[in-house]
Amino acid sequence: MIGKLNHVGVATPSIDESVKMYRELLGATSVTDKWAMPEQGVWVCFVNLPNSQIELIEPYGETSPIHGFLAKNPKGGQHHICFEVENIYEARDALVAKGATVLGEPRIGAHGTLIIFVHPKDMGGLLVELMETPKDAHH
Ligand SMILES: CC[C@@H](C(=O)O)C(=O)SCCNC(=O)CCNC(=O)[C@H](O)C(C)(C)COP(=O)(O)OP(=O)(O)OC[C@H]1O[C@@H](n2cnc3c(N)ncnc32)[C@H](O)[C@@H]1OP(=O)(O)O
Ligand SMILES: [Co+2]
Repeated sequence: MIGKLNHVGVATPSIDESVKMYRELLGATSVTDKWAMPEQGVWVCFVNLPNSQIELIEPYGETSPIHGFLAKNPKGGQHHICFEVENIYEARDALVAKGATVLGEPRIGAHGTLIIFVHPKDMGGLLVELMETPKDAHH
């Protein structure tokens, strides 16, 4: 089931401040604009790396799923890791059959494909996102 590492999700109280940090401290040169994903409750922006992406997420709205994380980690930090899968429904059903807690229904993520989340209690304390590989992805 598990495929390529797609991105590492990093929660931040300010995407603008984080982008400044990645540019100034680490010399990041390829950074997308930020945009809102109201249905996911986050603002999002990508720092592009040669082999992956850092996904910066900032809360959007009162019910953002990352408010709790930022309350515990006010400066932000590593929030989730995302692996690609071929078929999100097959992945979801396989996980549920093994007793894992899948959070919510598959929904469209920042790459335009379906995503799900596996609760950190089932993944050794790590929140795992699975996303369907974009059809135009180069391998
Ligand atoms: C940009 C769009 C999209 C993409 O395309 O890539 C995204 O990535 S969106 C990213 C944001 N969305 C989500 O995270 C959705 C799924 N997450 C959730 O449903 C919730 O965040 C959660 C995982 C259920 C946690 O909810 P919360 O209310 O914050 O916490 P609880 O009080 O229920 O915590 C239970 C337990 O889990 C620990 N926890 C919380 N967040 C994390 C985390 N990111 N990584 C590891 N552990 C986490 C929390 O500390 C609690 O632990 P205990 O106190 O030991 O019980
Ligand atoms: Co993500």
